Amino acid sequence: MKIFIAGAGAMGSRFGFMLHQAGNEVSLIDGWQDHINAIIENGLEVNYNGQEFNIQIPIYNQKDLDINSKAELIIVFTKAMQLDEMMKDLQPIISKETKILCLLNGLGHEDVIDKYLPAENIYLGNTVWTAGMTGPGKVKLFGTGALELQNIVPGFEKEANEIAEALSSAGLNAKYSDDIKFSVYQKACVNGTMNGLCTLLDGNMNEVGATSTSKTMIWKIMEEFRAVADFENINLDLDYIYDKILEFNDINKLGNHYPSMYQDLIINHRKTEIDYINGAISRKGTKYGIPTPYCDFLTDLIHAKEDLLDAK
Ligand SMILES: NC(=O)C1=CN([C@@H]2O[C@H](COP(=O)(O)OP(=O)(O)OC[C@H]3O[C@@H](n4cnc5c(N)ncnc54)[C@H](OP(=O)(O)O)[C@@H]3O)[C@@H](O)[C@H]2O)C=CC1
Ligand SMILES: CC(C)(CO)C(=O)C(=O)O
Repeated sequence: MKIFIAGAGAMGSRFGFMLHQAGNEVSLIDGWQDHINAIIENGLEVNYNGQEFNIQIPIYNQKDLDINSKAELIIVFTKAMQLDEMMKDLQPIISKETKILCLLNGLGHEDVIDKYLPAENIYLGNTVWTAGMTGPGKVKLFGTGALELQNIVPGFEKEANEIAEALSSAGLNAKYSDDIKFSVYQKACVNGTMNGLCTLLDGNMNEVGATSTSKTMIWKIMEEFRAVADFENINLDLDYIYDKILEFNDINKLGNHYPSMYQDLIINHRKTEIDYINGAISRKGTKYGIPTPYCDFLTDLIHAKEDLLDAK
């Protein structure tokens, strides 16, 4: 399959690497020039579960998409605040047949993509794979993962299943979901607890999960997600989500992982996706008349930390 990965940071590089190794025709698209130069000059350097790989893979600057072909599938993996700009830049490679799979963390991305191509071409997903960058052109991938995806317009189940099969044959464990909006909310709820807390408390998932007050904080945040989701007829099962968080925090699972928000802000001094996670719950809460004090405070604290670190 001819696949473009739009947003070839940590996660985009993981998917690009695994799909390339499985024999797909994969190209990367990004806007970070040092990263693009490093991949053109040295290839994509991948530490995959401790083993070193170096692959030659085409990479294009999103501002210079002078490519004489259209994409069959574009997997978008930008940060949430970069999605709109990326969608604008992708226009030269989008045709009527192009399918877009969005795997970003956070809520409401389909509304952004919908401005640029018909809803029947859009597939929404979410993933528990992880990845980290160790420098321009260098990515570290460890652990296992999975993803779920679904067409957002009924009638495109066959196409959604085909995308899931292509991803699974690259070892990405993709499954068709009957209710992706529920899954996206559920994942946002996991991110809404661990990402902000690990970033502010400067710990990995296992360390923060082991603090004496983590359980109380996690439950307060989850309850706000549940109240807002209820209003949209999405019924989150907090016991299930809490069990998932405990499982992720296990040292043998994702316990050593520093969430993507930590990587952005603390390591790279980059702005975070807080406005699309806890911030989205605060905005929806205000709209629906539901108090969300924990999400409000967490969002404000992260923005304050962004200011202190002069995040860009
Ligand atoms: N990392 C993880 O483990 C997980 C991430 N996710 C989600 O996947 C999506 C993509 O995340 P992720 O792959 O982590 O994002 P990254 O930050 O690694 O990459 C996203 C984009 O940010 C820019 N960028 C990244 N690092 C730098 C840098 N040091 N200097 C300049 N620009 C940089 C690049 O685009 P540009 O130059 O155009 O700005 C890049 O395409 C997000 O929604 C995230 O929440 C989901 C599950 C796990
Ligand atoms: C690993 C996990 C689930 C932590 O919330 C994640 O999605 C992230 O790092 O953003």
